[in-house]
Amino acid sequence: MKIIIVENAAVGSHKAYNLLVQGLQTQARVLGLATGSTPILLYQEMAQSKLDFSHITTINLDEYLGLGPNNPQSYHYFMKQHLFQFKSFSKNYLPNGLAPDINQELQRYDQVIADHPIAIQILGIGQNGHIGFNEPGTSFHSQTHCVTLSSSTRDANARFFPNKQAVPQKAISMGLFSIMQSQRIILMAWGKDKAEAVSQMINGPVTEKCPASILQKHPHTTVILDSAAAAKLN
Ligand SMILES: O=P(O)(O)OC[C@H]1O[C@](O)(CO)[C@@H](O)[C@@H]1O
Repeated sequence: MKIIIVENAAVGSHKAYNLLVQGLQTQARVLGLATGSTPILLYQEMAQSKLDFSHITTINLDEYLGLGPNNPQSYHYFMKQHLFQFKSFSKNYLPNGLAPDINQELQRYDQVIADHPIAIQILGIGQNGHIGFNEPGTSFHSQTHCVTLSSSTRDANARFFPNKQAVPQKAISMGLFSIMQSQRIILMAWGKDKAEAVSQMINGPVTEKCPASILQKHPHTTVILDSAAAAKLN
């Protein structure tokens, strides 16, 4: 893992943007995208750039079960709001939170990932060490799966909903095995609430108790932290 520590999220997001541009210049054609507050400044920079993404395919990590693209709390809506309304891509893939047959949807998404190997995967990290919606205890061998969200994740994400009760109980997430197949990973983390998870991810044992710890085994991962998120590193 390469670790980059910067003073704040704006500087860190700019570093991530530069890595992305470098990747695109070296023929990256498929981007894996994350949602949540962490990548917002990166997406802003992408949206305001002169970059042409019309030949780029994107594949998102996750979606709440039961929420469709027009629901303002869905991750599909989030992507439209922060990036897709500003930039056209060849194709944007997201899990369908309204799929009538969930098993079929999980298979469809695995096929999407198999057909479009991810060149650069953008990640945030949850306070409990989750990546995507892969909660502690998720198998390192997992592919796309249906997840029951932990109470702490629903607490953390309640800020985007009227209250915690409104946060869906379940989500569809790309699995840890699939994330690990990405050629290159850029994980960003901002703020003191991420410091413990970041420390476990980097210095802790590789264990399914901290899903992000599997990234210690990935050959091309860059972790970009602000000083608060890096505060518990030795
Ligand atoms: O960026 P945030 O909002 O802190 O969320 C952290 C992580 O949680 C998720 O939003 C899922 O809860 C991930 O997609 C994200 O990486």
